[in-house]
Amino acid sequence: MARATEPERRLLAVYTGGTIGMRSERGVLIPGRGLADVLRTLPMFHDEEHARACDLPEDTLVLPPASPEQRVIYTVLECQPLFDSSDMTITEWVQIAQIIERHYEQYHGFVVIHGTDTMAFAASVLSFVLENLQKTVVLTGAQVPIHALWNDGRENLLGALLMAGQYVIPEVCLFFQNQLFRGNRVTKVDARRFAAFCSPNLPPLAIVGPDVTINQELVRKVRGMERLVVHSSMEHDVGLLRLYPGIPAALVRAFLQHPLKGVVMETFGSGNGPTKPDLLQELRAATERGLLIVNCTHCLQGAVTSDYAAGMAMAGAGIVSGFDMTSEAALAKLSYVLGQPGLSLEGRKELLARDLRGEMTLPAVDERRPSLQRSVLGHGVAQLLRQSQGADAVRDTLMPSLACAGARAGDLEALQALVELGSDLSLEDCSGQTPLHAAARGGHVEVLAMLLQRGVNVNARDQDGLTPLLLAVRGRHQGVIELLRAAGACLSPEELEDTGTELCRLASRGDCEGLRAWWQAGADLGRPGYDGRSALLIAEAAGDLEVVTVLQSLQGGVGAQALGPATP
Ligand SMILES: NC(=O)C[C@H](N)C(=O)O
Repeated sequence: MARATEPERRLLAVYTGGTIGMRSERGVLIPGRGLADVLRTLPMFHDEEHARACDLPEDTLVLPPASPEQRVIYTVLECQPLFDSSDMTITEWVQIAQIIERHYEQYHGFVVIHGTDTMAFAASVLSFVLENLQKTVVLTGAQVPIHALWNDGRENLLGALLMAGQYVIPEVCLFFQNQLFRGNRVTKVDARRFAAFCSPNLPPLAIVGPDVTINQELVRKVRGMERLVVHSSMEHDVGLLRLYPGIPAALVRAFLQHPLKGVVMETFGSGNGPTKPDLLQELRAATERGLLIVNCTHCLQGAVTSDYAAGMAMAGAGIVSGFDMTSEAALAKLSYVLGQPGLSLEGRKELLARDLRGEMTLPAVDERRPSLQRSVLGHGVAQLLRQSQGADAVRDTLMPSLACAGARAGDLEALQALVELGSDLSLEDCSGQTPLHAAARGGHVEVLAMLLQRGVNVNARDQDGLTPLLLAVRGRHQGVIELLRAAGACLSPEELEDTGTELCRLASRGDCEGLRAWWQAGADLGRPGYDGRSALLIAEAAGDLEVVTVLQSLQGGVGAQALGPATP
């Protein structure tokens, strides 16, 4: 974040409504006009003498000097109509972005004066609509009107004007109670107290006290000098569904209907949901017909992880992880991603899984396990693809193969590098295998969890019709099988067809591990081989007591089948 050096900093303050300017009418608060007139009468907001000496236009206000060498001059643009922010929608937020676009060259920074009730949604939407921001945009408002004797509006507005006036923070921010937050990280947590907002998963970008303390390393850097892009085509048909214990599948089905195109699903804890088959079936059916669902925790703090089978079941139903995004940010991101023209479903999922505006923290690559091959591959991949910039065809051809190579090597870092470069991790390489196949074959649980969280198809088939689950069974990768099953993976009918013979072969070799892997994957261990005999009969005939015991205990106990059907 750079301290602005211009002696005169011009700001546009867009006044959209909210409590800050409200007046009481018949005992209730309604939006009030003429905020600039109120500010003009308050010396902390307007230095009349300086304005007159400089012959500033009528509609222009000037703050008293915060430093001897700099003045912040601002114009209030009052919207028509003014809103209680409860009435605002994506349409109004896009209009605010368009106002900023129209005045972008004229002003050094922007303040948006907004109601607090939906300010977190507004800040999130604006952060996606405004791409390549090089100037500061700060939203603010109040819990108590500015003309009340004791209020928070004055401090908040003054702070917002000073932050936008004195610093170049190329982001959409929210200033409240002496803290400057990243806009798409906040949520409203108090309906009454002055400390109305918090940013649960990212510390404030700046704190204002006797001095201004700036969290330099958190502030986003301007990349290049690309022009501001305003993405006005946001999708409006997005929704928010909060799961609760015992939520009926029928209710979920009713919610997920047309015209909805994207849903933020608030789940329990670290992204877990009920694993009732009928509910999972509804979710899977919805994602299979192209509905985008993002998993966000309803906890205030923390992230969606791959720690629980109940969470992996969500991933297996095709739901994309929102990691530590707030629901507000996730809803705005969905609207943005769905509004992008010409993208495939997979392309949209990839965009969702990427950190686009600092809205989410992607899980860190495990640095505690250094491996020369890992870091070299990750580094090499990133370099190679960066060098081929512009040659899109080369990148598009290389990426799926590199992603599979990375997944096969268990190289999370390489995959992250590819994601950052825009790779779609669900694409097939030349042999028709997806990175999920490669990770399953290599037995890489971490990579597998990462891919599942990105919403890749858990039952993808390669050119030979093989699923990742079958490759994991062949490799006897227990952890991988477990994760895939929890995510809803099933062996295909073709894969199950010859299981009997394969089981007999394993029994005759005394391969208990192999038998266990098939059992874990949901196969019926009693299935007969080509000659009608089962694996157990073969083991008994061979007098292999160990295999007999294993088969009896696996077939007798609660089988892996209890997790779900063996066939899709
Ligand atoms: N404090 C506020 O601004 C609340 C008001 N209802 C609004 O959001 O417009």
